[in-house]
Amino acid sequence: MSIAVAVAGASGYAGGELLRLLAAHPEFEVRTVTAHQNAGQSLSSVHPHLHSYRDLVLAETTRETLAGHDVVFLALPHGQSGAITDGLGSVGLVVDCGADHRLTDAADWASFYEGDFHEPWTYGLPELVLAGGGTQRERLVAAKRIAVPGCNVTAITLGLAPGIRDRVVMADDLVAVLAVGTSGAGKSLKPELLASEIAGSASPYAVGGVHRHTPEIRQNLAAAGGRNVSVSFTPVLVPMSRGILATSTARLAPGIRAAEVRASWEAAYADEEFVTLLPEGRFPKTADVVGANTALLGLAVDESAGRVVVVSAIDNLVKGTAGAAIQSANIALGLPESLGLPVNGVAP
Ligand SMILES: NC(=O)C1=CN([C@@H]2O[C@H](COP(=O)(O)OP(=O)(O)OC[C@H]3O[C@@H](n4cnc5c(N)ncnc54)[C@H](OP(=O)(O)O)[C@@H]3O)[C@@H](O)[C@H]2O)C=CC1
Ligand SMILES: CC(=O)N[C@@H](CCC(=O)OP(=O)(O)O)C(=O)O
Repeated sequence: MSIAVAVAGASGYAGGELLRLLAAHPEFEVRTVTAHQNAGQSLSSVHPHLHSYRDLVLAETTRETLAGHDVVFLALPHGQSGAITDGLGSVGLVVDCGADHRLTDAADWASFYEGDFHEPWTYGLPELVLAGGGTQRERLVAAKRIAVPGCNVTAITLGLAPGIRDRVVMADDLVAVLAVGTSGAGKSLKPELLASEIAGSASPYAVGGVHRHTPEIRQNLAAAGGRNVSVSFTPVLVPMSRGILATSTARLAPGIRAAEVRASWEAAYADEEFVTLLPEGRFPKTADVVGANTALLGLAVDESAGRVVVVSAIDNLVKGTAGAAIQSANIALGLPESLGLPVNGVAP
C-alpha cells in the first residue's frame, strides 16, 4: 500500500523539487499539493517540467487540506509552517523544509528570525557526525517531526564536522565563504534577483555574521563536539540557478600533522552513499551535483597557514532541501534510506 503524501508550498522551488523527487519514489503517492497565491491554478501551469503531475490542482494551504495524509512535506516561508503544524496532530510524519523547528535555543531564534519560537524537531541531516560517536541518522529512526537544514548550513556542516569531532581542527576559528545559486532565494519576485542585476556579477549578502544560518551552523558543529564554536560565514550570490560551493577553513589543532588530517574525513564518510570525499588533489564543482542528492567534498591542508581547507558542493534544492527531506523521511519510516533518491547528477 502506498504512503499518502501532501506537499505544502508546492508552487515554490523547494516544493517543486520535492515533487520531482517524489515522482520517482516507489512508496510515496502525492495526493495533495497546496499553494498560497497560486491556489486554484493547475500544478502544470507553475511547474511545466513536472509532467507526472499534470492533472493536479493546487489547493489552499490549510490544516484541513493537509490533515488525513500519512506524510506532509512543508515547503513554506519561515514562520508559516510553525503556525500550521499545531493542527496536524493526526499526521504520522511532518517534514518541514523551513527554519521554524531547526533551532534549539530560543535566544538564537529571536536574534535571527521574526515571530514566535517553535519547539525543535529532529534534525534532518543523517550524515552529521556526533560527539561521542554515531550520527544524526540514529536519531531520525521513527521520528514523527523532522526539521530539514538550511542549504548553506548543510554544505558547511558536512565540510567541517568530521575534523571537529575528531579534534583534528579547532572549532573556535572557522571561516566559510560560499558561492550560492539564485534558487536558494525562492521563487517570489525580488528586485535584486532580476537577471540584469545578477548576470555577470558576484554579489555578497548578509555579510558580517548576520546571516540567519549562523546559529544553525554553530548548533551542528557543537553537536559534533566543537568547543567554543565560532564561525564567520559569507555567502556570495553568483549567476547560476542551482548549487552551493562552500570553501570552509579551520585551524589545525595543536600537535596535529598534515598527514593525519584526511583520515578523519575518510572515516566519517567511507560508508555514506550521499557524501563523498574526493581523492587528494581533486575538488568538486557545483556542476558535478546538479539534480543529485550528493555532497562532494575536496580537502587540502594549507601548511603555511596552519589551516585545513574543505570545499563542498551540493545542489541546494536536492541535498540542500528536498533530497534531505525525503532521505530523512525514508529513515523515519523504516524505508531504505536512499529510496527514490538520485545519487547521480545531470551533465553537462
Ligand atoms: N530554495 C532553497 O534552496 C531552499 C529552501 N528552503 C526552505 O524551503 C522553504 C520554501 O522555500 P522556496 O521553495 O525556496 O520558496 P518559494 O518562494 O519558491 O516558495 C514558497 C512557497 O510557499 C508558498 N507561500 C508563500 N507565502 C505563503 C504564506 N503566507 N502562507 C502559505 N504559503 C505561502 C508559496 O505559494 P505561492 O507561490 O502560491 O504564493 C510557495 O508555494 C523555505 O522555508 C525555505 O527557506 C530550505 C533550504 C533551501
Ligand atoms: C541565494 C539565497 O538567498 N539563499 C538562501 C538560502 C536559503 C536556505 O537555505 O533556506 P532557509 O531559508 O530555509 O534556511 C540564503 O542564503 O538565505
